[in-house]
Amino acid sequence: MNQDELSHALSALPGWTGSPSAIERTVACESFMGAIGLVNRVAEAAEEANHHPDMEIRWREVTFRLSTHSEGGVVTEQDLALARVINSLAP
Ligand SMILES: C[C@H](O)[C@H](O)[C@H]1CNC2=NC(N)=NC(=O)C2=N1
Repeated sequence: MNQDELSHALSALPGWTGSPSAIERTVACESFMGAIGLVNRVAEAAEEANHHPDMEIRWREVTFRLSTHSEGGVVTEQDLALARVINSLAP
């Protein structure tokens, strides 16, 4: 996916930024346990999709980073699809 295609996709993904190599979003949750709950919901969805984000937890904030490793670390439709799911699960 080139930059133009990515920019178009990101315009429909509130909160997400990135480049053709990876996209990311940081979600601020109400509490640390709220962040853990979000991570668990995303983990379930990732298992379901067999596509897994990097997840970094910093107190109440969780940063999700998506890239398709099997394609050499580029953003694919699988990443965009999971980003949409994460947006549906985020508070
Ligand atoms: C064998 C297994 O299906 C693959 O390794 C899946 C697992 N989850 C994955 N997640 C991500 N982000 N990229 C992949 O290429 C990927 N591949």
